[in-house]
Amino acid sequence: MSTAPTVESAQTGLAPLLEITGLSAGYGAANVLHDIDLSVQPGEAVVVLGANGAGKTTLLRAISGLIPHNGSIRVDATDVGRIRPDVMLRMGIAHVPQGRGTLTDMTIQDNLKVGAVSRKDARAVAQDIDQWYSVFPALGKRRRQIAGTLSGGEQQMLALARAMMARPRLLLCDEVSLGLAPLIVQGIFEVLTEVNATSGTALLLVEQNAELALAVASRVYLLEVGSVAAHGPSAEFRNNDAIRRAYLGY
Ligand SMILES: Nc1ncnc2c1ncn2[C@@H]1O[C@H](COP(=O)(O)OP(=O)(O)OP(=O)(O)O)[C@@H](O)[C@H]1O
Repeated sequence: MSTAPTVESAQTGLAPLLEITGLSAGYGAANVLHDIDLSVQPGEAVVVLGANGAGKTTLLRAISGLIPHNGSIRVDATDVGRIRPDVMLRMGIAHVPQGRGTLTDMTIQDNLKVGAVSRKDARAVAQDIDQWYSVFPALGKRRRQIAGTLSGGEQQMLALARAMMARPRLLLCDEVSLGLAPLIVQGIFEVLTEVNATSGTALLLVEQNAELALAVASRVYLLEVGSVAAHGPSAEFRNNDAIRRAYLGY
């Protein structure tokens, strides 16, 4: 296991919240990710861009323990080894998976309560639930409605609020914009920006909507066929003609 500091930690003096080195992962015999190095500092917002099938979802699934990996995943400088998603959540890392982040046969209210299951302070949990109802009034109006009967946008709001009920230090978000109307996507990204700025929750976003993601994130990793093809500050990516054409379309 390498103990060399990353470029980021050498610059800031902070230990990375999440540090991945030499990660490979896949499904059965099929290896999808190859030798990935990636880090997220406390409070940082980072985006992973890449074409369909590049391995972005697989990367988030490996980080949150949903699939096995080789290589090292360190949280607060400790190698987590093969870890279960619930343990990762207790370590402060919550995952909003692509398209299915709610418990579909439970009410909105119960989804939010389950999101806070590791927390002890019932009063603070109730306050957080009220706060998320004010962030997403569409949820507040339907708190007894079964999650599976919500619209796609409402389900995505609930998935995000449910993950945030654990008060994570790092939120892994898999394509929160997928299939949603532009106004709802914009609203969800405004909430993500707010969450990052005010609660200090770090973000690791996987996103097809590069324009929105680059507006939130300060750093970018570009995945190509399961490997990191480039990484660096968002501004550098915006100023790179080839990347802008491929991912921003202009
Ligand atoms: N459960 C699975 N079993 C086998 N192969 C899988 C499985 N899930 C994904 N794959 C394969 O792994 C590769 C990477 O998929 P992944 O979903 O991580 O890509 P992605 O970058 O998130 O793509 P997209 O942007 O289309 O969601 C693809 O070739 C995909 O077919």
